[in-house]
Amino acid sequence: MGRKFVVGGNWKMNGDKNQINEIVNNLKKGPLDPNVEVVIGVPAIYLAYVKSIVPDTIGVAAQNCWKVPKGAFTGEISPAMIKDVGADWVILGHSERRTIFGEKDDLVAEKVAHALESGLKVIACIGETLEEREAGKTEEVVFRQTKALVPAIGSNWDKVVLAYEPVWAIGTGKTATPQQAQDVHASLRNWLSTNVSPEVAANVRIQYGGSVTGATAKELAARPDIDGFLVGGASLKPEFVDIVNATQ
Ligand SMILES: O=C[C@H](O)COP(=O)(O)O
Repeated sequence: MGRKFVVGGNWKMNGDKNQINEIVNNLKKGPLDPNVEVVIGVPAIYLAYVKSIVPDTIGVAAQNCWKVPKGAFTGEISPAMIKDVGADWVILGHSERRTIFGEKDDLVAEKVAHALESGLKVIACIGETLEEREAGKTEEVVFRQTKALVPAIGSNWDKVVLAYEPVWAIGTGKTATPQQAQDVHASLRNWLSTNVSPEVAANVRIQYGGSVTGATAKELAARPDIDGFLVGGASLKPEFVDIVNATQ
């Protein structure tokens, strides 16, 4: 059984109810490849609303969460709350959480562990900066970030999707070439085979994220170790349907 292609649409801090209605209507119109898993990452304030209007065939994800069920953590949301409004995914460790909000590997791992034990599925993000890539540290960085997640994930790899998002390609229009992305995905899968298990390596889905568009998706999707995408800007546009259908 192959790995089911999975495409995430991370809306980030964008949208209002009118735009959300347009995006969801576009998704309803599709047509979306039924063999592709689609998950949309929604601003927390709109999770319940989106869940009330989106077809059940489309997963709904929070874009972040805290690492305990409840308490004095002003402004945060918990996995329990995410589930309470019917969402069943959460995106964690996004590079914007890491670079803007200072989230380190250990905090990301604590969040992943609690999200999984709370019954959420997780899109866990990793990726190097341009400085790290230019210093030849891409593998060192993504292996370090992934290693931090291994104890947090435990035996729950079937509930995790990894998203390799080179920071230098996010929001820049500089998509990684298909070969650049494939090389890191293959290297990561090999690392997983050695450091977790061959079965996990074979089955875990690794998304590519970083300026994916309708024009670049097909060539990326054709690479053997690219199992989907985590899409930012283009997920707000009608071309997101073309990205979902990139394997057709
Ligand atoms: O989560 C999505 C990634 O940050 C990619 O964003 P982007 O497609 O706007 O480059």
